[in-house]
Amino acid sequence: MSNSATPSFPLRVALGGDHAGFPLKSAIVERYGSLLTSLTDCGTHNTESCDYPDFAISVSREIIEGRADKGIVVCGSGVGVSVAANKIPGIRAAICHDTYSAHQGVEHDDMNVLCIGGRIIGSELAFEIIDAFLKAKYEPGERHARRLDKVLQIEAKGLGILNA
Ligand SMILES: O=C(CO)[C@H](O)[C@H](O)[C@H](O)COP(=O)(O)O
Repeated sequence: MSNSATPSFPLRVALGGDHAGFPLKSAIVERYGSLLTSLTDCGTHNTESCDYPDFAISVSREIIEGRADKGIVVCGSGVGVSVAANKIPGIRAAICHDTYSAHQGVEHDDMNVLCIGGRIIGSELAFEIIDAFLKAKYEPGERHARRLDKVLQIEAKGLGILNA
């Protein structure tokens, strides 16, 4: 889905979630479809039981392959999709059920995937959190760069980091 008018959030966003996230994901599509440069709905498309890692992968792929700037994934609690997405190199995902974490996670930690529990919060709070996530920009700074570099080293070395 894309928007020909000036978007409120000039971003390409990939969105996905499992059956437990489907109702909230549908509300997100409804609200943000016309507010973004583009919104790619990676599924699922109904409430039939399915597996959250599949959607963590689809959304992450959009970011890693350069088709999306940020991602949003929704499952029951947000835990499953955040665990799965964080296994993918280049993805920095976190569950945010408050607006402070949603913007600070981007500003300090360069979070690129927002995870939400569709069984935990309602759509109005989710929209405020998503707005905060979409508006936020990484704030380059020595301390953030130093910490992010350490995160990248964990990613690069895997278990080898324990012997570093
Ligand atoms: O919420 C989750 C746990 O963090 C999962 O991602 C799934 O959404 C949840 O486990 C689905 O539960 P169900 O009983 O299979 O509907």
